[in-house]
Amino acid sequence: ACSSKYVLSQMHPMWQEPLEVPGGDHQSPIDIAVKKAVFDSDLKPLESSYDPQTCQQIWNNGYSFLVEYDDTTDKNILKGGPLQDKYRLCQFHFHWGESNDWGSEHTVDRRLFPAELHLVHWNSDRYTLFEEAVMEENGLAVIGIFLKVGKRHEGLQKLVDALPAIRHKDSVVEFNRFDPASLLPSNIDDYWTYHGSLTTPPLTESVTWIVMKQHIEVSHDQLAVFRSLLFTSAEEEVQKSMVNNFRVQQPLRGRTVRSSFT
Ligand SMILES: COc1cccc(CN2CCc3cc(OS(N)(=O)=O)c(OC)cc3C2)c1
Ligand SMILES: [Zn+2]
Repeated sequence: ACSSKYVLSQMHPMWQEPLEVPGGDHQSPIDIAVKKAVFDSDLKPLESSYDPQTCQQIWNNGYSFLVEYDDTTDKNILKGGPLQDKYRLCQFHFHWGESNDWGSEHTVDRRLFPAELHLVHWNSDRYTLFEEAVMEENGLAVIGIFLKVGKRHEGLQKLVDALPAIRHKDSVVEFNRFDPASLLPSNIDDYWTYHGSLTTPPLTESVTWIVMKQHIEVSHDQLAVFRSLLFTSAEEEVQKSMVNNFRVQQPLRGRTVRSSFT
């Protein structure tokens, strides 16, 4: 479901950041300047409905770890908010730092968070495959949720316990019955939204970003297990810790960030 070896060949921890993606003026991530965000009363509440039974595997793709869902039916749907169509969840993953001082891709008034969760969805009203949607302007919708270090996140622990089994790049383990809704903050009505791109290859400008205002809390120890993952495969002599797997921030290029709240 929405995974492709193609991307693996493109990516290793320090994949060469193209200086400019050709015609790339809608790149991500960005800083969200709260005062410059424009309240849009037409933005509806987000509606999500996920089926934990459709969780398939968790794997280390050499840049993050991905929890993948069966996206061959409309069982995991996101709609409403800024979206005109319905979007299917195909995977979620995280970005994090080597310390708790940084790690998120987006920032809020330049404030960095220790990690950021991305739930990647594609437009199943207009396209039949992720691979198609990934090339289209209205193809993808990614929910971004900031993580802060604090109390232990009970929902996350099942995922944390699976990580030692996928320490190396390309390792995959079966993973079922994981409810992505358990990772959502209690308030999903307050968010910022803007048009941007994937932050990993193919970097296509096909993403309606929906960045939640409310963060979730995970414990220091849970985040430490993320950092025990490796960028490198078992065969490589030098093992590299999977940390700082976030992209550098990109110019806004005149885009407006809208907010669903005042
Ligand atoms: C044509 O490129 C692809 C086609 C099918 C599947 C893929 C795999 N790819 C999709 C998008 C994506 C996006 C990712 O991050 S992000 N921040 O959402 O851009 C990501 O982070 C680890 C991994 C992947 C995996 C790429
Ligand atoms: Zn991401």
